[in-house]
Amino acid sequence: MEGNGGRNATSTSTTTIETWLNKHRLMYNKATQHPFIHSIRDGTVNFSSFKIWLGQDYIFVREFVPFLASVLLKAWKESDDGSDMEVLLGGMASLNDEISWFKKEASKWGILLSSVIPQKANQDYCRFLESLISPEVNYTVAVTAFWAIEAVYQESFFLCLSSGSNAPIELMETCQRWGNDAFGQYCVSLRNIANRNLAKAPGDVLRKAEDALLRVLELEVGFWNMSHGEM
Ligand SMILES: Cc1ncc(CN)c(N)n1
Repeated sequence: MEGNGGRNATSTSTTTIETWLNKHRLMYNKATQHPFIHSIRDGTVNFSSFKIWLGQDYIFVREFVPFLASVLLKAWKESDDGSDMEVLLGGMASLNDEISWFKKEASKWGILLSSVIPQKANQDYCRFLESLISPEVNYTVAVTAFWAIEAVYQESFFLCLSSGSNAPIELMETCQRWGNDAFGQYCVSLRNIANRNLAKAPGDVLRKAEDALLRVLELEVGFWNMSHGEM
């Protein structure tokens, strides 16, 4: 930290997440620039792959709710900043919205959500979320994982909207849901929360948070593979 009482710490020093993203760039790019995402971006996506993703992600998002509830609970118990709660509560509100959107989108594509069976990659991911719910997992680790999960979708779908995209009109709503500016801003808020906690975390917590980030990236790749029919 520089000799100014740390006032410029966030603007001048490298954050933990920045360091990790540089260190694990290859894995991060695999998760955020997957062939499934590229197929949406270049318009060659197979709609049956999209439908698989939609049904599987609905199951995932339902499992994501108790995970986020556990992050909220940890924030309430462990956070030194009351505004974390508001950011997380905003996330909960958008999940509520997301679930309604999945139902509407599924009916548009003729998918019966009640008959979707979770595939292995999805089960693995949901099991990981469940492991983070444990009160033994501290707030810093859980909120780092939470940021990573949201950030992968934000970057992936933002790529589908960025200049030169040929994404099919039918998938525009999907791309905008996670690729829009407000969701991007929300991910920045989550990253700031994670970085603030990581900056004061002891070594063992830092190791666990870095492991959680890597596991998220690996599980996201598995999830895209599943949708893309690469199992
Ligand atoms: C697999 C997965 N990862 C992230 C997100 C974004 N909430 C999602 N809906 N699904």
